[in-house]
Amino acid sequence: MNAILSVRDLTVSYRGVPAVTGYAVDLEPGTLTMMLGRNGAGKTSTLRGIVGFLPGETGRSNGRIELLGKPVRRPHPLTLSRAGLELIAERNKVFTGMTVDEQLRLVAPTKALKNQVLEYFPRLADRLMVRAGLLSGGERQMLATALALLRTPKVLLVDELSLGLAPGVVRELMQYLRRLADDQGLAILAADQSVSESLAVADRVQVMDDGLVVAEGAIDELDVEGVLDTYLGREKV
Ligand SMILES: Nc1ncnc2c1ncn2[C@@H]1O[C@H](COP(=O)(O)OP(=O)(O)OP(=O)(O)O)[C@@H](O)[C@H]1O
Repeated sequence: MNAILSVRDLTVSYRGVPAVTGYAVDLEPGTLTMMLGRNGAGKTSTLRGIVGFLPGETGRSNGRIELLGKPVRRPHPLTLSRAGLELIAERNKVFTGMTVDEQLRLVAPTKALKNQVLEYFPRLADRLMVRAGLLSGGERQMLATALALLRTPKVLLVDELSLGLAPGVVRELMQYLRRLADDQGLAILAADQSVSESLAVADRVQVMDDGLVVAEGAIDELDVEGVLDTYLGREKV
C-alpha cells in the first residue's frame, strides 16, 4: 500500500450531533476515488472533516490522518494546503470582480506554472480578461480547480464539482480530474452526485449514506446496479 493520504476513524459532528462516523480512506498517487451519496449523506462533512474546520465553525472532526506518511495532529485547511492537500469546496469562491488572469497571477508562483495549468483548461485560456463573475458555472469550477492546482498539491479533495451543471460540462470536468490523476500523479477524492459521469472516470468508489460508507470498492469489483438500486435511486448507467 502506497497511500499518500490515509484517514481512519474519522468522525464529524455539528454541535455534538454526528454527521459522519468511522470514515476511512487510503488515496494513492495517480488514482481517482469518487464518493457518491444522496443529499445529506455526509460527503461535504467528510471532506471538511479531513481538512479541518476553522475556529468559529460549528463542525468538529476527530480521527487519524496521515499525509505523505506524517500524522496530521490538528487538521487546518491552511497548514494542510502548505503540506500538499487542497480542498476545492462546493460552491467555491472565486473573486467575481477580478479577471481570470488577475486571479491566476495572484496565486501562480511562476508564469511557467500558470501556462502549464492553463493547458488543462483551454476555455479559461480564452477568457483570461473576463471577470470571474461573468464566467459560466462550469468555467468557475475550472478556475477554482486551476487556482488549487497552482498551489501544486499532491492530494486534491473536490466537493460537488458538477453542482448545477449540464451533463456535458460535468463529463468535461470529470475528464479533467481523470487527466490530473493520470498525468500529474495526483491522488484525488471527489464527492459528487452525478453518478454515471463519476463512474465513467473513477478507479474506486465509496458510497455514503447517513454518515457511513455503505459500499466501496474498485470500479470493476463494485456491484454498480446493486448500489444504484439500494442507495442512489433509480438513475441507470
Ligand atoms: N453546518 C452544519 N451545521 C449543522 N449540521 C450540518 C451542517 N452541515 C451539514 N450538516 C448536517 O450533516 C449531515 C451531512 O451533511 P453534508 O452536507 O455533509 O452531506 P452531503 O452528502 O455533502 O450533502 P449534499 O450533497 O446535499 O451537499 C446532514 O444531516 C446535514 O444536515
